[in-house]
Amino acid sequence: MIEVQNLTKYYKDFCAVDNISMMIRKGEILGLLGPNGAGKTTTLRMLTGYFKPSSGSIKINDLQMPKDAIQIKSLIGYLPESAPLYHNMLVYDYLDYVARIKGINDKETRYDRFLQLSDLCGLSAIMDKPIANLSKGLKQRVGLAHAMMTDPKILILDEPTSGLDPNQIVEIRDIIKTIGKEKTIIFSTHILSEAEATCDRITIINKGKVVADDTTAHLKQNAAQTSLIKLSLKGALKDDAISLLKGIHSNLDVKTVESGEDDTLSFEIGNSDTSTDNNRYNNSDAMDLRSDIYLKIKETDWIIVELKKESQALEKIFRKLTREEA
Ligand SMILES: Nc1ncnc2c1ncn2[C@@H]1O[C@H](COP(=O)(O)OP(=O)(O)OP(=O)(O)O)[C@@H](O)[C@H]1O
Repeated sequence: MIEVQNLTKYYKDFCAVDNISMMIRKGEILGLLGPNGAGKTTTLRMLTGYFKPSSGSIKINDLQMPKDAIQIKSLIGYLPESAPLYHNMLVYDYLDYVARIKGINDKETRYDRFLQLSDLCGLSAIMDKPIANLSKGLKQRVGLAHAMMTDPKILILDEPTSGLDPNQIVEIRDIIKTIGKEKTIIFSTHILSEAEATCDRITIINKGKVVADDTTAHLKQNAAQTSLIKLSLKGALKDDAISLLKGIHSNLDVKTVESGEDDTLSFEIGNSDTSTDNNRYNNSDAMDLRSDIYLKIKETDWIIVELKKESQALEKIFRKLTREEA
């Protein structure tokens, strides 16, 4: 179990990670999802002990950073965003070198480990190839084998699929899923579908803060339940319509999406609740206000052309939680 509490990191006076708390259970695959610059790498580097937090605590099982940093580091395999490989070496020689510096001195033990890793990461056909000649996807697999060399209990992967083509992404994803059957994995990504396809749990961060944290299944379920009401009207003035709609409920967020030439106004009506708790999207179901809207509009001489409720996809929720002004 990994427990992170109120983790904060300042670079001089810039707060890159702001009071993050999260819990990762044994055997879970956690996706740390966020746009560029959200603070993912900084968070992962604090978890690996590479960066010292400005404040907050990291506990892994009964061990505490920084007191037990050496023991914690021995539990973790880390794949940084750009895997630091020696490009002039053959894959086998490189892995042999990594194994030696990790203290696997016995030749037979090293050989057995290479066989396991080669199998797991799909390296058998490239063991005798120079790393420089490998595609980015294959280099990433060698990086994964490096991170897995000592069979760590926890694997931390920083954007492992970044820059890969769709086939390579699927291959790395499959390897991560296989490894995830036995290990706890935390990996960062800025691609929602990536986290959705691989992770048991997703923590979304934006500007250094956690903006959502839940199981992937719950996030999807909540997104499906979160709805917008689409309304199109004829014969109304825009400002009058907005003020009437906002009068229905104090939390309503009314956006004009179209103002057609044929006198039709279209609106998207959601919930403007901007509370900053981790699951604020949970509150944003635009309730089913269709009858209230209908009854209010009935008091006017406007014509309802369309009034329907639409579920939002997880993608929309992610964009909402991580857009610039969020
Ligand atoms: N060494 C540093 N000194 C100063 N600022 C930094 C440093 N490293 C990162 N930052 C800033 O901290 C913020 C978070 O960066 P970080 O690399 O952790 O984000 P990220 O989510 O991993 O982004 P990316 O996906 O682009 O790698 C960014 O605004 C970045 O510019």
